[in-house]
Amino acid sequence: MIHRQKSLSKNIYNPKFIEEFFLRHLQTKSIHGDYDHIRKKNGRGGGGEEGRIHLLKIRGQHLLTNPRVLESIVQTSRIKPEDTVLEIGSGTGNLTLKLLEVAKKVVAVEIDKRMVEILCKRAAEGGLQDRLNVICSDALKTDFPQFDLVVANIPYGISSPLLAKLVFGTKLNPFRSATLLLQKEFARRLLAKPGDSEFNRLSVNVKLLAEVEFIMDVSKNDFLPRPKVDSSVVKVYPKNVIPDVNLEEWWAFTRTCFNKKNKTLGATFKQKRKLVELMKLSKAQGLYEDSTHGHIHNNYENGDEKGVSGEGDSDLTLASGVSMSLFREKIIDILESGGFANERPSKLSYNELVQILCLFNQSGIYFHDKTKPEDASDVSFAAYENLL
Ligand SMILES: C[S@@+](CC[C@H](N)C(=O)[O-])C[C@H]1O[C@@H](n2cnc3c(N)ncnc32)[C@H](O)[C@@H]1O
Repeated sequence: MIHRQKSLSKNIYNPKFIEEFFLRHLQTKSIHGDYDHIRKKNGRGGGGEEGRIHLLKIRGQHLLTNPRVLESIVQTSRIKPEDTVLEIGSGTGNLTLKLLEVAKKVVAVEIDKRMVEILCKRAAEGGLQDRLNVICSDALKTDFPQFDLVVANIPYGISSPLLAKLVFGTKLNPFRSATLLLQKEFARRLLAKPGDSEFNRLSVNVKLLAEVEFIMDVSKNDFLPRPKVDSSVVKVYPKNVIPDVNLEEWWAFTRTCFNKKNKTLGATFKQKRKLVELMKLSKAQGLYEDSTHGHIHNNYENGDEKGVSGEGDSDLTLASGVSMSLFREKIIDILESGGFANERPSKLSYNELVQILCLFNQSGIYFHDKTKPEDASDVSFAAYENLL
């Protein structure tokens, strides 16, 4: 148990006090031992003593202790007095207590019950517990209650699925903005523009549904224990109007395009494996008709596969050479009709990619099994892992 600090709530924003508090009460230890330097530096090693907790690297437990950074994050979030704020990974509550000063309510989701215990004590000491709803659970597996905005120093290990859950979940739970402290590299990818080296599938998938604004970089020294990576704060704004695309279809399409983001689309779509996959999918859904025969081929024969790149080793015998050549021509025609055959995904905006997807779909070529209905509430969070 953490010893109750009489003056804790009054001093929580005093950096010296915070440092002293943690050094006195927290034994920092990770399963990989990476936090040991802090104990050594401060001559406080003794493991297993009562009154100390172990900070776990595997849980991303780097506590933000610089009050100026905490203050900036709260200010930048533009919280209104009537707002309910969702905080993911509340830890010992350094940010939570700040949020409670300005928000009507804070919903704090934290996986570690020892952290929850400390947070609840600190909130109670400040008389703030009535406006705090703590959910001790894995944020990726929890249905969030309604909230107006998100403010969080999240565990970096779950950045991708968590962002996907927030951004793609806006249909279910619309929110104004998410102010997030992220690993700097991850933040750069979110902010990247077409042509930037960091621009990738994550960038384009997020840009489809949200705007991302850079707020500030945060030094490693502002955390306890000091992480190995740099951090940045970004603000994510879900768009009010989003392109009219089926999200499942979009995810499958961007997965294909960004698998080799610097390859031309013409080259990507010449790959045998890709052609067979798309052909099967389109035929299975009755969406693609072979124009030479006026009907859908189900009897695949072996045959010549002129002009088809030999990459991939899928069950190519399924597709007849003739049929596949025609399918390939059709795909290249579609790309050329929009002037995209020689374009590389890494240089295309999300608008251009939406345009290409529409051209494919209008011609009956689909990337996802369209017979399965889209239902945001049905998307399992395991699926979010693969979205960004
Ligand atoms: C970077 S720390 C931030 C702590 C605190 N917000 C701060 O700024 O000092 C991340 C916190 O997220 C928690 N966490 C890790 N994985 C989580 C998950 N899947 N769901 C909810 N919380 C998680 C950790 O236990 C840790 O307390």
